[in-house]
Amino acid sequence: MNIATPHPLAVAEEGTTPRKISVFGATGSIGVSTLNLIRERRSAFQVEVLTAHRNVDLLAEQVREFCPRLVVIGDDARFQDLKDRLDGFPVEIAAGREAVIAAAREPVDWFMSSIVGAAGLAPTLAAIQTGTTVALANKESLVCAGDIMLSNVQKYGATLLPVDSEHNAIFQVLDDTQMDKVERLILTASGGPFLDRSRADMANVTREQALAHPNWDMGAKISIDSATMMNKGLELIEAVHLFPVGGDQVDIIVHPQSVIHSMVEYRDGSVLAQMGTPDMRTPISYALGWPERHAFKSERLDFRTLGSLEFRDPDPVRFPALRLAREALEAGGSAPTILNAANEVAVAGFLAGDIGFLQIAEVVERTLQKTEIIEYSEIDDIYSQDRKGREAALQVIKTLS
Ligand SMILES: NC(=O)C1=CN([C@@H]2O[C@H](COP(=O)(O)OP(=O)(O)OC[C@H]3O[C@@H](n4cnc5c(N)ncnc54)[C@H](OP(=O)(O)O)[C@@H]3O)[C@@H](O)[C@H]2O)C=CC1
Ligand SMILES: CC(=O)[C@@H](O)[C@H](O)COP(=O)(O)O
Ligand SMILES: [Mn+2]
Repeated sequence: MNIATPHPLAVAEEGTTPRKISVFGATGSIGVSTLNLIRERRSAFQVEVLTAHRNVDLLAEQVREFCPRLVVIGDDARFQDLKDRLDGFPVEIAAGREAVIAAAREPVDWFMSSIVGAAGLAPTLAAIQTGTTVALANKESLVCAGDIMLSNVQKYGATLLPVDSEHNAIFQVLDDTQMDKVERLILTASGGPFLDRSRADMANVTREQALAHPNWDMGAKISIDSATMMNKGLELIEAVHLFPVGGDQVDIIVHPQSVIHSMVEYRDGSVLAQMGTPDMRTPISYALGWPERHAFKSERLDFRTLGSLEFRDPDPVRFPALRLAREALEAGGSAPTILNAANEVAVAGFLAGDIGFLQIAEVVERTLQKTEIIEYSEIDDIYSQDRKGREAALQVIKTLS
């Protein structure tokens, strides 16, 4: 692939060169929010690569607006459709999983990792290996292969910027020169749409009810993870990789308003929190501007009308996913990879109507019980553990339905 000169639309802000940017998972909730922010400061950025999996409609529209040099559709079957839609438009078009990974090796200044699920791992790792700055929304890659990703960040001199709202909050308030003074990190959890439902009720919730997050507008998979609270379990594992703390230093507290996005408690009792309205453009903007802080016209917190902020302990009986994630973290080795794989299969099964809501955690638990956990050192071990976890979870689902 040849490296093109800056697109005519990407005229630099006075005295600066546009930053070259790739957005992987451009058609998703995070991808669209990222492009919204880029649209606001269009001249500061030159979009190099956009990728999506199936949504050719939106991807083609994004290509026409942001004029990347390369566009990749993950699903090969949609290649011709994308080509037809972009007929005559000056952009290189590719398709398939390998093309997505190859595109992640294109040199850029800033890479948004916003593919959902373990499918984001190989492209994110490829981007890290170019030594670029990676804004990481794709938490599943850290859950599956956190050690390998972080050692690659060191080896290739890359920079990893947390985008997940809780980890971005901690990143904003954590003084890394004072790590020995940190008592604990406190991750806040909204509790999702079923915070006050009984377990009996939760057995019968519909797909639509589970997708209706009370505070955040997100993609389907993470919305279901929030409803089971597996999202907070994945975030616990994510935190242990991103910050130099053990799992026992990461506390989880339910905070239904999602106003405090997370906190750091220091040894002198001081607690530093990052707050804001629930809008992912705030953490994305922070990562996009880092190390500077750019202006972003978010809806502001109005403390006069906010009312009270509540905090509760998570309920381990109604939300067993949290326990499963903590156990997988403690078990170590490939346990988090198996947990993630089983969860992805179970969430897809629930969305397809094959299993009930409470069976999501059941599938994860049974898959972990029947799968051998290995110590790993190579990324290929992770890919094969991911496959094994998926196969085992599919088998478990067959026994349930
Ligand atoms: N949404 C949010 O507010 C937050 C999200 N995150 C994390 O960010 C990531 C993205 O979440 P979100 O934006 O909600 O997800 P969405 O489902 O909205 O978007 C996912 C994106 O990934 C693409 N994609 C899906 N499967 C594949 C695949 N197999 N190969 C390549 N691309 C694929 C989709 O393409 P297409 O649509 O074209 O099929 C889409 O562009 C997740 O890891 C999530 O946990 C973290 C914090 C908050
Ligand atoms: C916006 C974001 O970061 C999500 O991961 C969010 O945390 C989901 O809300 P829950 O707290 O309900 O999981
Ligand atoms: Mn989060």
